[in-house]
Amino acid sequence: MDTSAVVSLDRVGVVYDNGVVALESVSLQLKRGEFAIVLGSSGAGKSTLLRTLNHLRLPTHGKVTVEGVGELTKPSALRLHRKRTGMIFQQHQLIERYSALKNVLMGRLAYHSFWKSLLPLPKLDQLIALDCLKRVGLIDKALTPVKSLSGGQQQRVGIARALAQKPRLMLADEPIASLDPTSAHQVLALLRDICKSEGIAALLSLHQLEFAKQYGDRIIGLANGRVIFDGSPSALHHQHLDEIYTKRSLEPVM
Ligand SMILES: Nc1ncnc2c1ncn2[C@@H]1O[C@H](COP(=O)(O)OP(=O)(O)OP(=O)(O)O)[C@@H](O)[C@H]1O
Repeated sequence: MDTSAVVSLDRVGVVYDNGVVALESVSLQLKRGEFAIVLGSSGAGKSTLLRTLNHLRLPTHGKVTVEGVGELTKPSALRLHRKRTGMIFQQHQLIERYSALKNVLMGRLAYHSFWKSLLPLPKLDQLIALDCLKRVGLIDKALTPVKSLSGGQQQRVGIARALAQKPRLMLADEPIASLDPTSAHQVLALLRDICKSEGIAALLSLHQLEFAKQYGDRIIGLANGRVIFDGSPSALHHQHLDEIYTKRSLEPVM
């Protein structure tokens, strides 16, 4: 494993119970401070790839190895890796009736035992959460219920929550899918700045090619569960895009 790699996939394959081959022999490493974007048509395997990186989906073949943790075989290794992995979702998955601050504090729960997490979290966690809200420009909304925030603000709370985990790896599955173009730019720019300044390795899935080229340091093109392009945005040409977006699904035809 490369010394700057945060996580490494070695010939990882995922076959779902229904026989669908979602990933086939994927090998790649994500490095500190790298902002990588995975592109692919619907069903190409983007979400499966993201979920395999923290074993929300177990690989059928191959292995996932994490810096300072090793191979994700033991439950203790997986717990540590998940604690250090921030996740951002398309629908942000916040608790809407809770304040922004309370949602961000959820990012600190993995640092406490189950029993301790039932009590108000220590002052240090509250300060970390407030600092994360400040980083995403929402300190003045700390006590506002999330349901009263705009879509872009809600996604920024989701970023603050992930950041509160003090992650080494950030995974974002279509984080701008439900945002207007202005909010989408703000969210991607913010996420990129934070990951770069903290040295966090990031992998995002996007459907918007232009955003991927503008913000990504690296593009990973998936088609039918295989990596068919892995390089800088400037090296991504029409023939790669044709291959990424025109490959047929491997799903069995009934
Ligand atoms: N839980 C599941 N059980 C069975 N098959 C699944 C499951 N989840 C995904 N698949 C299949 O695996 C393949 C890859 O799906 P995945 O969700 O990873 O693709 P994707 O690139 O993220 O698609 P989209 O852009 O539409 O979200 C698809 O053929 C999908 O139908």
